[in-house]
Amino acid sequence: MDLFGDFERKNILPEKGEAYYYQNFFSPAQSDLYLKRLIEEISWKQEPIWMFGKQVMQPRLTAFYGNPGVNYGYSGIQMKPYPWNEVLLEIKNDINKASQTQFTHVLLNYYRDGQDSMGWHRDNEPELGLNPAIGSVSFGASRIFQFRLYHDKTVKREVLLEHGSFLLMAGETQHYWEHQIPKSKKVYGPRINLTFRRIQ
Ligand SMILES: O=C(O)CCC(=O)C(=O)O
Ligand SMILES: [Fe+2]
Repeated sequence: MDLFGDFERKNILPEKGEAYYYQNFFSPAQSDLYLKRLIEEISWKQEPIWMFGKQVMQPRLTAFYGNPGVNYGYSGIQMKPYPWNEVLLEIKNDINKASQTQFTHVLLNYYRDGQDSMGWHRDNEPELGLNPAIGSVSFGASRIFQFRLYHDKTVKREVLLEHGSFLLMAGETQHYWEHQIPKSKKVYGPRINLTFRRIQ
């Protein structure tokens, strides 16, 4: 896979998985436009999920888009995808090329400020198959993305996900590593993240 050309390809994870970070995958000007369009052109909602037998609101807005026909579920909710729109198809095109994967769906997260977050989890739903590639694009405020080993939670790695960046997770990552976006008192601006997935 050499489509990244001059990007330096270094695995953030020391073992049991792969995570490659590409800063400035999209130019700053292009990223500013995408941020604005995504805020306006996506059907954002705050959805409840089930946690420890209780229904709680997710601490962020979400949306789910992709090919018709399959639904996707996590944390006790089922989601039916909205059909691809123009802005998402543009981004998907670039991400497919770069990761040499035909992604079928995208899950979007809108962190309104530093108080919005996503807790520790693995993207290991059976519909994703074994060792899925997950392509994660970020626009807006930079946020820290943390990894920890599932079987030894003291082993951690982190990366700052910046405006216009692309993080590709692959190999056994979703089996052995959890990830999260912690809350931050130092972040005021909004951030949008898109995780492209292949659902069979
Ligand atoms: O916002 C992020 O960078 C992480 C999103 C994520 O982990 C997910 O949607 O599964
Ligand atoms: Fe995730």
